[in-house]
Amino acid sequence: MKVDGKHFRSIWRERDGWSVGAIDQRRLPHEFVVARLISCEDAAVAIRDMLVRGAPLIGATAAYGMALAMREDSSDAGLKRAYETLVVARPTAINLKWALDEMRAALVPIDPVERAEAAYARADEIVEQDVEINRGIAGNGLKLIEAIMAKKKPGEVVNVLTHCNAGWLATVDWGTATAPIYLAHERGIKVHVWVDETRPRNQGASLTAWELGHHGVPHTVIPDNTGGHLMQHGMVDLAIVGTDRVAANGDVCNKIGTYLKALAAHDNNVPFYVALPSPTIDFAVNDGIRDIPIEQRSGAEVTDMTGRTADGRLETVRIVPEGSPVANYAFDVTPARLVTGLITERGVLKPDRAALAAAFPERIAAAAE
Ligand SMILES: CSC[C@H]1O[C@H](OP(=O)(O)O)[C@H](O)[C@@H]1O
Repeated sequence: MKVDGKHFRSIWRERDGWSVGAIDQRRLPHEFVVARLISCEDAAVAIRDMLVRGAPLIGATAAYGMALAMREDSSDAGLKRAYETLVVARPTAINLKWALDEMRAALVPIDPVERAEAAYARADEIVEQDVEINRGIAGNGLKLIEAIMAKKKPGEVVNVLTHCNAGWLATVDWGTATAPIYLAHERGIKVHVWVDETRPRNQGASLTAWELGHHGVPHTVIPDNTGGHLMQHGMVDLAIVGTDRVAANGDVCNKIGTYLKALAAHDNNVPFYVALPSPTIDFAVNDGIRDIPIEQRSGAEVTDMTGRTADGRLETVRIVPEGSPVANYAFDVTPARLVTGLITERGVLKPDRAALAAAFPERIAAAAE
C-alpha cells in the first residue's frame, strides 16, 4: 500500500534478479529500514526474529528463501536442507509449511540445474497470488462494511476493531483484515479503525497504526483491554482480525488476545469476522484448540519495551522486576462458535468444515498428501 503517497510491498525481488528486499518490521514505526536477504539462512532468521511476520508474508519469505537456497546448492540434499531450515523458523502460521510444500513440489521433479530459475518463478507466483487473493478478500469484506454503512445516518462512520497486524505488512500487499478497510477507504466510505496495541510485540501500535496512518485511514490506538468497553457502548460496528491457521472445524488461531476480543464481541452481539487467504486453512487439524501448536517466544518481549526518547534516540527499558518469571504465548485459538464469518477470496463463509470444504476442495487434497 502507500507510504506517504509511494506504493510499497512488504517483500520483493531486487533488481539484481536474485536478492530479496524486505521492510525490517522490527524497526517500525520509528525507522523505515529495508533489509536485503542474500541466503536461505537470512530468510530463516528474518522469519524467526520477526524482521518479517504475518502468516502470508512468512510464506512468501520462505518461498524466496528456497530460491536463495537453490542458488547456493540445488542438489536434492540442498533442497532437503533448505526445507528443514526454513520450516522450523516459526511453528504456528501454516502458511510457512504451505509455501515450502508448494516450492518443494515444483522443484523435486526437475533437474537440479533448472531449480534456481524455477524456484524464483514459483516464489514470484506465490507473491503475486497473495496480492490477488487479498484483493478478493477486500471485495468480499467490503460488502460487510457497505451493509453496515447503509444503516448509518449521514456523516456517521463505520467503526472497525482489529487486533495485531493483519495489514499489508503481514502479507505482500493489501493485508487480510485491513484489505476491506483499505478498499472501503478508497471507495470513499467513512471507516475508522480501533487498533489494539497488541502486547507484547505491539504489532497494532507499531505496525497497523503506522500503515493506516501512512495510507490516510482514520484510526485510534487503544490498549488491548479497551475493546470490551467500546463494544458495550456501541462504539464497534464489527471486528475483523487476521489468522495464522484455521482448523477444519473453523477454529481460528491468531495473535494472543484474539480469543478474549471474540468473547467480548459475542457478549455484545458485535459481528466478529476473520479474514484469511485459503493457504491459511489447515484441513490436517480437526480441533484447533487441541492441535494447533502455540509458539512461545522469549520472555524479553514481555519484560522489555523499546521506544523513542524525547531527543529521538531508540532505547530499550525493562518494565518487569528482575527475577519475576514471564510467560509469552504468542497466539491463542478462538473457537468457531465465536466467529461470525470467514472472509476469504471466494466469499464470506460459515466457520465450519462443510463451508470450507465446499469453497476450497483443493485444500483438503493438500492436507491428505
Ligand atoms: C495476515 S496474518 C497476520 C497475523 O500474524 C500475526 O502474528 P505475528 O505478527 O506473530 O506473525 C498475527 O497473528 C496476525 O493476526
